[in-house]
Amino acid sequence: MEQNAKKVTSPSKGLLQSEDLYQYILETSVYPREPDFLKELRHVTASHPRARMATAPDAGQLMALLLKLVNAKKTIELGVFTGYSLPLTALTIPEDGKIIAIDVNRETFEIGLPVIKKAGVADKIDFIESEALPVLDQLLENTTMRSSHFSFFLLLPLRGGGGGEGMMQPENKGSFDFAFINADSVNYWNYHERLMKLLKAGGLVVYDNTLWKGTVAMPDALVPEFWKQERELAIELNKSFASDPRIQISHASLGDVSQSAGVSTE
Ligand SMILES: C[S@@+](CC[C@H](N)C(=O)[O-])C[C@H]1O[C@@H](n2cnc3c(N)ncnc32)[C@H](O)[C@@H]1O
Repeated sequence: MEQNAKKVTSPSKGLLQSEDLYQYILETSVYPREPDFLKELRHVTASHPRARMATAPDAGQLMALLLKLVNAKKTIELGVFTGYSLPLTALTIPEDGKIIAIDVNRETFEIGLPVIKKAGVADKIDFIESEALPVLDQLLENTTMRSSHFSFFLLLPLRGGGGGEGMMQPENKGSFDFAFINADSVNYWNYHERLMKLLKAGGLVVYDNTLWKGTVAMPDALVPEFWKQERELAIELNKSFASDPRIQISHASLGDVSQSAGVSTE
């Protein structure tokens, strides 16, 4: 059993009604198998004022399983923060695997960087300090500039692309096995459209925060004002995923109060 587990991961994060049940899952299935590097990163992140943004370890465990299931080798992550999901991905993909990791904030990435280096997975990571959307557009045009050598629900393009084939170079289009979308929710649909082109058929995308703190099912009057915009976006996004014929989806509630919607392709 992990000491101070309740201090590191607030049980109140979970959608599960019972905090004891959430702790049971963490202590029985998650912590015993969590790599030491990820435990260390969780502890390093715990003192950050925005520590709640970090991927919850039980969600990370599912992500690692999904990465293995699709034999992910080339992945992309939008929204790194201090990086729990990033070394998790790097430790899970094969030795010659690559992750393009994008975040507007290099400072938070650098908090977790020593752990990434210690884990010996820095070579698998291309960190790009940028807004995510222009980088996705550059990837589609094969003009991505890598800023440095560091250099993450589920969604599978059924036809391995979303049109516009004539405009794209072959290198990036249809080449990614896996994507983790954990950045600004206002752009999720924009990310989705680009990822439909960047992902291989059979690739998988995990979207975080699709239940937006559980507010998607709350009566409007009970939703705090500062969550309303994201709640509306999440509701629209979930409807759009549900009616998108290009993908197969699964909407999972785990870890964080707002875990992801899953989609998968043929
Ligand atoms: C929820 S955190 C990511 C958590 C991380 N995946 C983890 O495992 O701990 C969201 C991150 O997205 C970044 N972000 C927000 N808007 C962005 C954008 N437009 N483009 C790129 N990154 C963005 C923020 O700087 C923040 O670090």
